[in-house]
Amino acid sequence: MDRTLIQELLEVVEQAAIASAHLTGLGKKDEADAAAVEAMRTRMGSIAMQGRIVIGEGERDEAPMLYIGEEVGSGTGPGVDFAVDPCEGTNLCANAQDGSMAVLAASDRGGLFYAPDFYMKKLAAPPAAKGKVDIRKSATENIAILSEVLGLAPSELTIVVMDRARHKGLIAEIRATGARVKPISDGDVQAAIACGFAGTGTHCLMGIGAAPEGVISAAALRCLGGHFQGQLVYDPAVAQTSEWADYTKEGNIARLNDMGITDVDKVYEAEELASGENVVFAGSGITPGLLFKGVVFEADCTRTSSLIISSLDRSARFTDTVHIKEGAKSIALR
Ligand SMILES: O=C(COP(=O)(O)O)[C@@H](O)[C@H](O)[C@H](O)[C@H](O)COP(=O)(O)O
Ligand SMILES: [Mn+2]
Ligand SMILES: [Mn+2]
Repeated sequence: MDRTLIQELLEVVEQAAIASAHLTGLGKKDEADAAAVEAMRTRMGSIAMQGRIVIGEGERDEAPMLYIGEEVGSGTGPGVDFAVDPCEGTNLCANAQDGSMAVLAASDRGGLFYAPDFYMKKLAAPPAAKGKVDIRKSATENIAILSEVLGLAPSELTIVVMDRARHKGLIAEIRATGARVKPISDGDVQAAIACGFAGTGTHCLMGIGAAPEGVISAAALRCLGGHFQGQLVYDPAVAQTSEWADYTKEGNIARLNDMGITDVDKVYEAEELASGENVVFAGSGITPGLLFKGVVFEADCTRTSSLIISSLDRSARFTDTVHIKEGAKSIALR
């Protein structure tokens, strides 16, 4: 992977965001997702690379495109592994709520953890807290550490937690410390990455989300020097999701073992979830969010707002692009 890929990946997420944005607020989450998937795959197809999807829209028999193992790109050039979420926050897009975005992480071959379609307990925090907070500690302990390293009273901290039944106890514990809780319905990738930047009003992500999204978050935070740890969740009693109504803890452990994951309680550091020498995160806003604006359609152009975080040159690039339409007569400066 080299830096020429950065521009290509920017265009990949821009195109996916535009495609999904056309379906914002229509209440059609699957169609919004499918539009982003197709646009992402099409743009990836014209990149000179031997791309491979390691985290995608599902297994080959479930997903028509961007399935796990699918080869993307021209077939010649550098080997690149991808974790993609063409429409992260499908509900948010369908309901025209803030925070949906087209995202991907890219790394050299073998550079991304092949996260199974499981849940993951996550802890994301700013660079100042890296290695000081720990997913093995309690929320109370981690909030005390955050308060210390950030120089903020607990009541000045905002902890993002997904608004799920499984987090009832966690939310109560956080509140008992005096820290503020920001429950979110969807979109823990945005919340995790927001911890990597000061001024976003987000100081920590705690709780359980999807493991594939955890790898994408880890890639971004690794490049930013932020803190990210993940630990797979396999007990239906912990995940408390209807999707696992017929699953058992023992059955899930066996599934993980079949995937070659024997230490099912392992705590993964960001550098293990995104271990490649070169790692890139790319995201483009579908609806407005903490990291960037959403897609804006104008008569003579379409505007996208994106972020590329790269270990290649240790940079975070915020890019607003004006996609000029044929015969444009009037384009506002911004
Ligand atoms: O909120 C999310 C939705 O992702 P997507 O399906 O691509 O729109 C993700 O950011 C979350 O990480 C994850 O999907 C969610 O935490 C899963 O939890 P649940 O909804 O309880 O199954
Ligand atoms: Mn997602
Ligand atoms: Mn998605």
